Amino acid sequence: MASKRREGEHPSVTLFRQYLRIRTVQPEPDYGAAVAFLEERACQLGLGCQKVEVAAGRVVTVLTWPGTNPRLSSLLLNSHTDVVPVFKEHWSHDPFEAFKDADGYIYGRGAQDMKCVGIQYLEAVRRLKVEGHHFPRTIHMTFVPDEEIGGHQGMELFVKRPEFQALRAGFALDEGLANPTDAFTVFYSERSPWWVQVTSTGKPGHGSRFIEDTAAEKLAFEEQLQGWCQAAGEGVTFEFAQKWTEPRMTSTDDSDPWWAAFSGVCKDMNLTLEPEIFPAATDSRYLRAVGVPALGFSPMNHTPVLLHDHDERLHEAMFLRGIDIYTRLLPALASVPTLPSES
Ligand code: MET
Ligand SMILES: [Zn+2]
Ligand SMILES: [Zn+2]
Repeated sequence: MASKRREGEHPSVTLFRQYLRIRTVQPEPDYGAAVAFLEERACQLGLGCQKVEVAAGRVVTVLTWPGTNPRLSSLLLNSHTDVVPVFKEHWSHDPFEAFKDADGYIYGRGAQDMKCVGIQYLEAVRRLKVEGHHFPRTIHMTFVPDEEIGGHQGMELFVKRPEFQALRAGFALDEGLANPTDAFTVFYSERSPWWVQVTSTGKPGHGSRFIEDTAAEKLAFEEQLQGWCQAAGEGVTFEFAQKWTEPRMTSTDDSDPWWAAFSGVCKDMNLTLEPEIFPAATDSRYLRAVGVPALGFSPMNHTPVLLHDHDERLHEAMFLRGIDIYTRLLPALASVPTLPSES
């Protein structure tokens, strides 16, 4: 992956680094700057641009490339614009400078989670448009706020809006994780987050994480918490900061047309896929809960998992390879033939 380019930087990498410099960092993300950046991209690419303010200062930006057959459901490419906080003293470079070292590694908060993916979608669409392609299905790119704090003022509200219904999403791609091996991980479901805040008056309390996925186990766990709090005595309570109870699975069966399109491209490109359940939670859960099958996929192999970590970084060659992958995935997904439910 040595990439000391004499000929200068690839414009897609330059755009990625610009996006990394926008400080959409929790708890006070500069969403205004991100939305302005995306509006400019829509303008440059000749895409429709819709802004849906789902809560005060919380805008979902939707960039749209219309398909040739409006009767078909659309392909939704989702990414969140916010990033998690940093401990600057633990970084080798300023996390919002998008520093690129001599080997081609780009350092920045959001380099893996998930500003890379947002730009990869845009650049794949740009390439396909420039080449003069048209596909039957509409492609919508949604850029959502607040995923990192649970999506309550982001995707959770957006999926309930008429503007979301109007997108008529038939299938979605969202974030996944890097994979240090030769394989690419694809996520077809998630763990259900239950964040519990235990408050104990009189003694210091402590929160615990128990993340199991079966309804029976979750019920047993809630009873256990109640039991512990009661046993601890007067004035000990707990409340859920997150409590997800609607686990859904996206089909990874070869008979499913979306999976067949997705996995078929990976096969053609000789990419090994490892289907897994996401170890944390993403906005995919909201999409799946309203009936939109979603796969979590961030095209990074041979890359250590550095989301939320110090020195989060991505090699520019891997970033560019991701654009190649989406440039193959989008035509296949946006050309999935009419489904029985659509005829
Ligand atoms: C339950 S909200 C999840 C926020 C974030 N994606 C995380 O997994 O930490
Ligand atoms: Zn993320
Ligand atoms: Zn994250």
